[in-house]
Amino acid sequence: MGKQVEVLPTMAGLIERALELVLAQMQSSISLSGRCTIALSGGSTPKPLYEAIANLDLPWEKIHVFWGDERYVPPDHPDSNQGMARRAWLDKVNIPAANIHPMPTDAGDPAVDASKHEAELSEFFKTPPGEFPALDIILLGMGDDGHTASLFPHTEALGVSDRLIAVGNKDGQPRLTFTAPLINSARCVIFVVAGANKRPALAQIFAPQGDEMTYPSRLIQPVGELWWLLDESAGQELKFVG
Ligand SMILES: O=C1O[C@H](COP(=O)(O)O)[C@@H](O)[C@H](O)[C@H]1O
Repeated sequence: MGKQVEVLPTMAGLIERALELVLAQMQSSISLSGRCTIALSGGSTPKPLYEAIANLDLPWEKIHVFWGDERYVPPDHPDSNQGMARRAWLDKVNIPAANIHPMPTDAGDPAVDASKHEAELSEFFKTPPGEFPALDIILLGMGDDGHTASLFPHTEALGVSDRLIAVGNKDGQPRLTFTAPLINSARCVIFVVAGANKRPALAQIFAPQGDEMTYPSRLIQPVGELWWLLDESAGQELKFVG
C-alpha cells in the first residue's frame, strides 16, 4: 500500500478523520489479535485527538499505549509528552496502569533509559534481540524542520539501524526516540500535521527525490499502511499528491 494523503478543510476535520482511522485500526487489531498497541506523538497537534479518544467507550484493558518519542524530563514537566497524553486522555479513562508504557527518563543518562525501554519493548512484544516488533498504530507529528518523533535533521539518531530506541538531540538537549526501522515495522503509521509553517518541509518530504538527513520524515516508509493527514493550511499545495 502506498502512502495515503488526505487534506482536511479544518483542524476539527483533521482530528475527526484521525480519530476515525485510529478507531478503525484499534477495532481491527483487537479483533485480529485481542489487543491494540499504539504509540503516541507529542507536541501540540495531537492533544485534541487524545481528548476525543478519552470520550470514547473502548475496551481499555485491550489497549497498550507507548510513545514514539519523549523529551528527557520528568512526567510532570510541562514539556513531557507522557504528561500531555495522560492529562488529555489516559488519566480520564479506566485503562490499567500496566497497559501504559512510557519512556523512562529517570536514570540520569538518556542512553541508559533508551536501553531500558528497548528491553521493555522486546520483552512485551517477545521479539529476540535484533528484531523489530510491529506496533499496530504509530501516531506521528512533523516539525517545521521536517523532523518526526525525535529524529531531528543531521543528528546521529537518523543513522541508527540496529536499535529500537535511540537518543535524539534537539538543539543539544537529549530526547528518547523510536528509531526509523522500528517505526517502519509498524502495521499502520498515521502522520497528523497542521499549520502553514509545515508547508515548506512537506514540499521537500513529498518530492520524488530528497535528502533524508535534512528532512528526516522522508525516512518513514513503513511495511504497513502510511497515512498523511494534513489540515488545509499545511496541505493546500499537496492536495493532488498520492
Ligand atoms: O517535538 C515534537 O514535535 C513534533 C511535532 O509537534 P507539533 O507541535 O508541531 O505537532 C512531535 O511529533 C514530537 O512527538 C514532539 O516531541
